[in-house]
Amino acid sequence: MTTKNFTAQQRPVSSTNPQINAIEGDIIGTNSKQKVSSKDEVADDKSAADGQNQAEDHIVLSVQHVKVASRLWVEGISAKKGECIHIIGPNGAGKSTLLLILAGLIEADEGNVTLLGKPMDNWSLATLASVRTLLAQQSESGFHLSVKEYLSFYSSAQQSVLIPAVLEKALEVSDFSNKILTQLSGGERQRVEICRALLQIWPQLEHGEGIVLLDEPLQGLDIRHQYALASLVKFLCKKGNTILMTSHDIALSANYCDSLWLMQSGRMVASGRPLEVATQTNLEKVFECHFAISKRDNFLEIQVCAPISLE
Ligand SMILES: Nc1ncnc2c1ncn2[C@@H]1O[C@H](COP(=O)(O)OP(=O)(O)OP(=O)(O)O)[C@@H](O)[C@H]1O
Repeated sequence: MTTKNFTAQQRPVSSTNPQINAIEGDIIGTNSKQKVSSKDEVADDKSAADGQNQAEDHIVLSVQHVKVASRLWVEGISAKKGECIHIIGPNGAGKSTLLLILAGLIEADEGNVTLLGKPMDNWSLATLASVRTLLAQQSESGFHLSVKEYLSFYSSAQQSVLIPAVLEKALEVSDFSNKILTQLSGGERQRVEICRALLQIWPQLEHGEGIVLLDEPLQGLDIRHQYALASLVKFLCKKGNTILMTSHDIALSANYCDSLWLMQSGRMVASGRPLEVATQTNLEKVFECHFAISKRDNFLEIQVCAPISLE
């Protein structure tokens, strides 16, 4: 496993660290194996092949047979354009490692990673930074700058305002825009970092062509801002952007994503629609707790009813 080096030019990449509703009948995605085989049965080979090509066009990120020594072993999974994917799993499951692989910041020992159909190796970090953005864990910058000054580094000339209205609505960073970064609370700081990550590729996000990787963005946010962020992520995906985020809030994630990826010990245990992935069997096996899961209308209620016993 090798780690790509950063240079000053790659400033937008942190150095410290449904919709396009799956086109109806689409054959690619987290459940691709099952769906591909049903497509394969279509009598007309040509139209099946055409269908596959069309669906492949919509794959934004893909990992195949990827291995990172003692950290990650993923057989194959992909993210489609416009998909809102939440990745859950216990500490050390490999969620951050997978995001870093998808961001092109670490190279796998084996396997293939592609972004927009192009092998990750063929992307330079500078170009990557204009196509996809990453919020890493512990990605706080130590600059002695005000929030406004810091964010201004990430807004492009095409932007008429520093903070687009929808970002301000969800993240509410203007209230402390004159404060120095180091004077912010943990949650305020996290909101600024999320804003920074989204501003980095805002022109792409506005056109529904952005790719966003957020590692535990809910960390430190109060409950109102957690749900505001989850809504913002869904809103951006509805425009066609592809967003993957890791989370430890299983209930929120199950209700705010198109696709849930469940990881354990560096492996993908399950992936697909939240109802199929966030099952009692899956969650109890992976998290080693007892869960009570009920479904009301389209809402999944997930409660831990017997966490670790200390006796
Ligand atoms: N830089 C590193 N070098 C070697 N091993 C690492 C490194 N970073 C993480 N690991 C290991 O890789 C495994 C996966 O870590 P990772 O950070 O991807 O897990 P995670 O699912 O994001 O965990 P968490 O929920 O605690 O953030 C863990 O066993 C961890 O100890």
